Amino acid sequence: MLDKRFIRENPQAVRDAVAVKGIDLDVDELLQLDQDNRKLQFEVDGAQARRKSFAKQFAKADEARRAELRVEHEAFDRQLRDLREQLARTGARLAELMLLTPNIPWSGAPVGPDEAANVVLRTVGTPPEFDFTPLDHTELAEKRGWAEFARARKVAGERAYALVGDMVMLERAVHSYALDLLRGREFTPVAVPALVREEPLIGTGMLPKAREEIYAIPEDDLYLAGTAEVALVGLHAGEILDAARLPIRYAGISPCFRREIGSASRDVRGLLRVHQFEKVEQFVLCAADEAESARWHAELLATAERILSDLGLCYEVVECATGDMGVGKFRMNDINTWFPSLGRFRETHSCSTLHDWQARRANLRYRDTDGTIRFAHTLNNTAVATPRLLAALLENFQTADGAVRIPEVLRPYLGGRELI
Ligand SMILES: Nc1ncnc2c1ncn2[C@@H]1O[C@H](COS(=O)(=O)NC(=O)[C@@H](N)CO)[C@@H](O)[C@H]1O
Repeated sequence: MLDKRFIRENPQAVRDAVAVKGIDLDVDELLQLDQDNRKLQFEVDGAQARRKSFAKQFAKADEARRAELRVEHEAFDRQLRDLREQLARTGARLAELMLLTPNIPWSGAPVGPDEAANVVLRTVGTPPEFDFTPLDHTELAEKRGWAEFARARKVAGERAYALVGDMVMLERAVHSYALDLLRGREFTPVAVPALVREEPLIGTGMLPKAREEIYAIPEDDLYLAGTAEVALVGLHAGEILDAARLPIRYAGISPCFRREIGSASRDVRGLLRVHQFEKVEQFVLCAADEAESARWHAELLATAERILSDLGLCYEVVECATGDMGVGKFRMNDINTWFPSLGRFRETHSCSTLHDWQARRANLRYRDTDGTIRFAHTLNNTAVATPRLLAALLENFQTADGAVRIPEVLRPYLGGRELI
């Protein structure tokens, strides 16, 4: 969410962001509502002040005058009640539109309606060559008994899967390796709730925009979060942190749940796009300073690249376009990993800078060293998300007889085994 004063002083910048991000928001309606709201607030305040003076007049008046004052008072009260009802309606509509205001994208973001306009910044590593016909991860997993698909669908419907045997151990190894790497970078592991209330979903911007993507449990007023990012922002919502605590760095772990309504027909087989998956999330909460955010963006991106390089996977880093980055982002870089079965790169990581857009929604502030209270900046990036990353490991490191070579960095987590 943007600052009202910023919108008043930079209406064209907000109109431009709405346009390049493809947001359905009428900035002029918002500005008009803001003006009406301020005028109504002024009138209510004035009326309340006059109402107070009534009591003094009434005390001094004789009986005849008091009768007149009572009549005036009732008419006046009705008018004040109407004003307050108008103010409540205008305020509610204004708050609704404020939640739709987009962060202003950074000047280096390619302008375009969706990921087709994304620009590849660099490619690292080379796709593996096979002297046999490689299997896709689904075939390999089924051949080795590493996953149940049909049986899992009996249990949980489409896109369901169960990991079996060594695939479970490989998933744990990938997560433990990522957590150890992040702990080495002073990120605190936090196992967060995936069952969340509506507030943190609004605070992170997941609501109101994409309600249809989120599993809801209405009888408990709870939702299943699609990423640990939701709870990590939610943990500090409403707080005023001390500047000395910043930057807060979390390695958030949680199951992630997504209805994938928007991608109903895509990746319906295998492990690439499922309703429930596991993720280790890099999260930073830092001072409201562009250079500080830029520094953390670079570090979160570098850590994800370090993980992929350590795993020996070939990947590309992408600058996301204005129409792909989403309403709350200032900047977003995706990292796409090579999938031999697809013969192309698929997203495995997404690194975002949001400045104070989330903190303003979550009312997450800090007391600066000069005593000023400011909204913090938040950033997030994937460290590892499985089973999509497992699929990449299976496909890229498979051998002719259907074994999989274990990247060196994972061997300590798998009893030293080099092959499964
Ligand atoms: N439906 C899904 N099934 C499997 N993996 C998924 C699914 N949705 C997302 N992921 C994985 O999770 C990663 C992060 O998802 S994201 O929506 O792009 N970004 C976030 O959630 C941010 N909080 C950064 O992690 C993706 O890059 C992808 O690797």
